[in-house]
Amino acid sequence: MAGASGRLAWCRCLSAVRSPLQVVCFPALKLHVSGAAMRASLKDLENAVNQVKLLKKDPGNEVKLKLYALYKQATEGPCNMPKPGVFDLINKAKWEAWNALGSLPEETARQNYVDLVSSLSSSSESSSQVKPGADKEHAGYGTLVVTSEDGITKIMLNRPTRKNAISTQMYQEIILALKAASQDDSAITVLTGNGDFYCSGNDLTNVTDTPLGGIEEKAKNSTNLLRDFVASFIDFPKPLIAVVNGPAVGIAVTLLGLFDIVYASDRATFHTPFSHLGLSPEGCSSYTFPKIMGPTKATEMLTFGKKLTAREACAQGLVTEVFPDATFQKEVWTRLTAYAKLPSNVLRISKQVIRNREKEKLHSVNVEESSIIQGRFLSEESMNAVMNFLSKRAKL
Ligand SMILES: CCCCCC/C=C/C(=O)SCCNC(=O)CCNC(=O)[C@H](O)C(C)(C)COP(=O)(O)OP(=O)(O)OC[C@H]1O[C@@H](n2cnc3c(N)ncnc32)[C@H](O)[C@@H]1OP(=O)(O)O
Repeated sequence: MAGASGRLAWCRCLSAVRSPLQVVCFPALKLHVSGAAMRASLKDLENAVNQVKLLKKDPGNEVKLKLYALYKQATEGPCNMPKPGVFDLINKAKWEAWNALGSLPEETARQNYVDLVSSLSSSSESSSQVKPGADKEHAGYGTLVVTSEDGITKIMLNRPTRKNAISTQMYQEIILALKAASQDDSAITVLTGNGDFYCSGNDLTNVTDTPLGGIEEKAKNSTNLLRDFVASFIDFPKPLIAVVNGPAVGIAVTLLGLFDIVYASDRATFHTPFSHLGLSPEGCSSYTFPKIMGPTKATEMLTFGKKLTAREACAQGLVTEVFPDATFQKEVWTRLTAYAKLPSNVLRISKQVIRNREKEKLHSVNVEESSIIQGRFLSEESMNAVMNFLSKRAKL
């Protein structure tokens, strides 16, 4: 375990790894630019900063660095900070982006920032336009596409360029989407992924969004979010079906124990690299997995991170049925459309007869697992693993 000074050093290090997108969203603008000749006004800059927060699509690291640099130049002038050390990868990249603007005038930087945000906003709007005929798409989600049709509410994870990693926003939106689906008139609800992955689990960059209270507060907030997120699966009252279109990692795998049916493409794989990340099992898997596959197989997966193919997962009872990838979508949706025509009240009642007996136990397991993982978030093992992932990913 890290000592107090080691812990402090890590806190400082992790707080520094905010995404440039967050960095450009300073709530208080410290502007000291004036003059009548400027084209973009201070108000334009402030509006653009707010617009960045509403972007539907992550613009990527390169653009975020550019935004960061232009913002700093527009509000503070040329780079005035000492160059960060060689191992301080994120701050070094930010410094380099700002420094590269040289003596670009503040008004020009401000105009460039506004223009860049405007081009990002229009491309994100055109890519998120509702397709003709998709009138049953539920609006208001930034990380999901939620549709209801033929008695099926489909919740599709929609961050394909991140392999559908679950960001903080996505956790919150899934909770909301499940709540809405539990009350709509669909007979069944499906969770699936957009793109080649089902889901790569917890977004490992979530940790960079450190609140003022520091890493301890972050761990507490994450634990509460995790507990509420898992609870919304335990409590879901209708048949819940996972359509696993590709590889699944971490929490996307553990949650499968709470689904009523799991259909998988033969391209899907299943693994939970918890020990590699210094983390402990969640999603009630410490209870559901031993029940589903027996304690020794569960240990191979949850403790040692053994990756299963779809057929192995099916043989162990985690997956209901495997389909060839080429016909996966067609076969699964044909089957589900037929199931959804069954009387919806009885589907709900049958689910509850099968599952309700276990509900109280599952909630207590969820609370216990969440409290254990809260300690793991703060462990040196876990922080090292996340930093390792972030520094490789930053490619800086
Ligand atoms: C509220 C808190 C709850 C916490 C719960 C506890 C934890 C639960 C877990 O889910 S633990 C599991 C976490 N997930 C991982 O460890 C997976 C990490 N990712 C990978 O190993 C790989 O990216 C991959 C195997 C999923 C895919 O590999 P590959 O096909 O080679 O693609 P890329 O690696 O190039 O990925 C493309 C792009 O996506 C980014 N990305 C993928 N997964 C994640 C992720 N989980 N978090 C953040 N970002 C992710 C990846 O970095 C690439 O980004 P880049 O293009 O480099 O910017």
